[in-house]
Amino acid sequence: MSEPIRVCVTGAAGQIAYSLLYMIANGDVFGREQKVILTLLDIEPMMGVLEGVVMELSDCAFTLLTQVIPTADPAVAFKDVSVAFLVGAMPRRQGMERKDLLSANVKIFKVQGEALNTYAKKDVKVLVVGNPANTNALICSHYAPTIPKENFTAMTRLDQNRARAQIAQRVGTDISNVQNIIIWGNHSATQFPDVANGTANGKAITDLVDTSYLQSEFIETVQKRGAAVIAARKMSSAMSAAKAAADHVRDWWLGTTGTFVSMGVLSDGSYNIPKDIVFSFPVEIQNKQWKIVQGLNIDEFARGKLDITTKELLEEKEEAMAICNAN
Ligand SMILES: NC(=O)c1ccc[n+]([C@@H]2O[C@H](COP(=O)([O-])OP(=O)(O)OC[C@H]3O[C@@H](n4cnc5c(N)ncnc54)[C@H](O)[C@@H]3O)[C@@H](O)[C@H]2O)c1
Ligand SMILES: O=C(O)C[C@H](O)C(=O)O
Repeated sequence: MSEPIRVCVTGAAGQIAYSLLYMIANGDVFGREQKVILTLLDIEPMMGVLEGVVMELSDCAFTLLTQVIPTADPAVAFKDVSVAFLVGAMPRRQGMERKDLLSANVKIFKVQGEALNTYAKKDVKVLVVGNPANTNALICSHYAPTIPKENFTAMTRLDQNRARAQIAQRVGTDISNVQNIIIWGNHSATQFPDVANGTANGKAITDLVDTSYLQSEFIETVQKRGAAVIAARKMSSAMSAAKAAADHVRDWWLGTTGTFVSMGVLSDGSYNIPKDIVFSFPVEIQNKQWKIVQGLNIDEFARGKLDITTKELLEEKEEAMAICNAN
């Protein structure tokens, strides 16, 4: 059993955190041999609710959970953390796009970037879940100049999981038999869920499923799944978002084995995506370092989709920087 690591979850009194904290404390993210100290950040008015979450964590009697520190102070929450799940942000309501949250949420990520820069370990791994996740991750990293840019990522794993589940149902196979579907771009309705390199039961998905479905209904279902959940639940996805956050950080911490996963990462210009936007790419991970999978074929259909989501991310970046510079 190794020394405990400090792990911060923001928005810890909210609905995603309620599922996510269980998975972290249960060993589903860092493995069954890794003890954790959880620092739980939320805003001052939520401290009473957070106290209830702390009671429940205690009552779960997790053997890997060494200590729980609830706080409304980022300096306490981020002190010496190895991993930060940045969940705390306003969720969208029915009829909104995620980018409509920019003005409300981006300032949170500016402040938290500055706090991570001052208090966290320099090799801290940051996952931004709060929407609009890609642009919030970009802003967070911008305000944390002493932490390497590659340590800031945005969550598109929920989109990958959704895409995988849709294809498994369509083909009539188990999820575990579906691999290498890629989410390109923004965690938004412009994202491109791409099956060109994907397999189901070891065969190309493009040979098993008709192109007209793959190029229209499939893409739209994944792009609009978050809105469909909101329409049905009257609240945004939480259990599936927590599972995706756990999957994302588990793979970052423990590595991938021969398959791709999708993560929003700072573009290095791969696939002609402009540098300096946080864009979801297929990555492989070893020794806690992700690498963008290179050399995949991008046909004309795919290039058109990549251009649309790139344009949206460039617009979001401009708006976010304007908001931050005005404050
Ligand atoms: N990337 C994804 O795939 C994905 C998936 C689902 C939800 N989300 C986003 O995650 C975010 C959280 O969703 P939720 O359902 O848990 O919302 P929620 O409203 O249930 O919880 C959010 C929590 O964050 C807290 N909070 C607000 N400002 C904070 C701050 N400055 N510091 C710390 N905590 C703060 C709130 O008090 C609240 O407890 C939303 O922005 C939502 O849109 C992203
Ligand atoms: O759709 C939302 O607003 C929440 C989340 O981003 C999702 O994809 O479910």
